[in-house]
Amino acid sequence: MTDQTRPTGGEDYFKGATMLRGRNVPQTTTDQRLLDRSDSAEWVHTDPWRVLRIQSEFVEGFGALAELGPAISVFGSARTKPGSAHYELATEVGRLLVEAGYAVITGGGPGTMEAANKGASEAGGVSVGLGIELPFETGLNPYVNLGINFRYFFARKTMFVKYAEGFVVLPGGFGTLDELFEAVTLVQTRKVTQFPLVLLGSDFWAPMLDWVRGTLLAEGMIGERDLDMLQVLDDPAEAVRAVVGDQPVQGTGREPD
Ligand SMILES: C/C(=C\CNc1ncnc2c1ncn2[C@@H]1O[C@H](COP(=O)(O)O)[C@@H](O)[C@H]1O)CO
Repeated sequence: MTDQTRPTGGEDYFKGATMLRGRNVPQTTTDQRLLDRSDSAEWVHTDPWRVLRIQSEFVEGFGALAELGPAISVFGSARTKPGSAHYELATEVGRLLVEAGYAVITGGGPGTMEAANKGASEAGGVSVGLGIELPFETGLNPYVNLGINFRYFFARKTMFVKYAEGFVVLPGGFGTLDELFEAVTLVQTRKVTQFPLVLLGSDFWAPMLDWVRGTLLAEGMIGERDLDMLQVLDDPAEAVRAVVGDQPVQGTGREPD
């Protein structure tokens, strides 16, 4: 028997559910340590603390979006300029989605995200922006009327899929491709089912699809049926019909009066 396990004759010490005796009894209580300001604050940069922060992003995101109703996520370049053809296209998509009874979810940033939010908010709909902390100042675009800011990309990406019934993807760069191919992988592996993915802008997407067919399929990296996951369209009204189906839902995409 060691000092640590030998009965001491003293009171049992309870640290929460844990009972401690002998040398295991701490010098200070948990409350004392909690209230002590002389401690180093280094722990805020440790992984256990980050886990709680990550958890809080999911809690905040689920809490803010649980009652959103039917929604579609719209993706595309952060660099699209107002007045450009892609900007106008995204604005039209945002408007048509709201008219079909859907809320619009974007990354809340500039460019195509802003355009889709503009179309949605000007049509009186719910215009969601899931912003992301970046090393440079961005903030949420002015057309977002339900905004959430995330620290972690992966928590934010869960919201795009969990609260949408499909994606409309306009031309974009790495960020857009990342969002598109995450969804493609989730559909391919049947983590999500019944999830329409529409690529808007055939001139832009055709070379990528040629490569997908000519290289990925030809080399056996994907199956023939995987190609069916992606629908390429040019008309925004057709794109909206393709993601929402022919039946508009009843008004749930609109902001409450
Ligand atoms: C690059 C600039 C601003 C970046 N701000 C962003 N804010 C929110 N979301 C963003 C931002 N940049 C990328 N994203 C996400 O990726 C997609 C667009 O990326 P791409 O590389 O431009 O295609 C988009 O859907 C967002 O979710 C200022 O010019």
